[in-house]
Amino acid sequence: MMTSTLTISHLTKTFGGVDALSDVSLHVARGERVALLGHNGAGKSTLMKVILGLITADSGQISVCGAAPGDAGARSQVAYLPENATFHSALTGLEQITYYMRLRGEAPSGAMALLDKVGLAHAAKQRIGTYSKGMRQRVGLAQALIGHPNLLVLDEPTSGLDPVSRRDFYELLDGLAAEGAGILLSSHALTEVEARTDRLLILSGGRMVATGSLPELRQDAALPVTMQITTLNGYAGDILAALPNAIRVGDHLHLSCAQADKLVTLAQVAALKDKVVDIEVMPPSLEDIYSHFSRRDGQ
Ligand SMILES: Nc1ncnc2c1ncn2[C@@H]1O[C@H](COP(=O)(O)OP(=O)(O)OP(=O)(O)O)[C@@H](O)[C@H]1O
Repeated sequence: MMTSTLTISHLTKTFGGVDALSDVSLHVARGERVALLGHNGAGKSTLMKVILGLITADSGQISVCGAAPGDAGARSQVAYLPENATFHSALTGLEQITYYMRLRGEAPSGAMALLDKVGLAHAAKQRIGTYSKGMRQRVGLAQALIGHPNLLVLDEPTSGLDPVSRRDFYELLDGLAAEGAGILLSSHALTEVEARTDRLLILSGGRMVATGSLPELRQDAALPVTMQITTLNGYAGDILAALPNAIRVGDHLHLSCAQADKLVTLAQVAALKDKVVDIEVMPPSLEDIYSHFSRRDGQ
């Protein structure tokens, strides 16, 4: 059975008439990497603040590693990395982590090991002011890892990072998840979270409108499949006549159909094989799926 590091049931939070969170339920299991998606104002930050115990919900239940949010038991097991973590630029990475380990009552001798874990051992004695954005994110992650947290809450951890730094950052997260940490991260980078997390949660207008792996969301959304047909020169007109639902898009023809009709439609195109050079089946993109769910409530 999966052990839950975070369980939220029917959470509601209102700010002066604005429903920031409405009946939100979710869980994050041990070792699970979960992405929280949503437009600006969807409620992601509010949800994170409630998990961290910075604000209290109006109603609903929440268990953070078996404790109430904000309790000493929860605080000792949860780490938070804000979107733009800032540090004193004159401190070295080692001084920064040593200082925070002391504040947490941890032996500061472990600071170098933490910096090594996030790939910063080589720059440990350099001032943070000289670090790149990717290196600063790693300092933030090292700081978040003080005390071996069981749940990591990361607010857009890769925004502003270049593709290589992003990949490296996700590799670090993979290692932490493999050691058993549950990870909840917010992001606007759909392609990236599709590849690097186990499950997606989509918030829209304070409501949880979709949860699941990408294949599950794709199935739930039941969006049409598009076929891109490359025709033999001069035969596009014949094919348009044979397939009345096809449309011209650039040099190709596009034909959309329901998932359930995919094979029948493919057979119709295959029957025109003397006039077709190639056919490519394009499933709905993550952007299509995201838009489908996040606009559901008329947003
Ligand atoms: N302290 C507050 N007082 C009043 N309204 C608030 C407060 N905090 C959040 N809200 C409102 O609650 C809703 C959700 O905001 P929240 O910041 O959680 O969204 P978000 O998904 O984190 O957005 P973003 O991606 O822009 O960070 C918004 O309508 C916001 O205006």
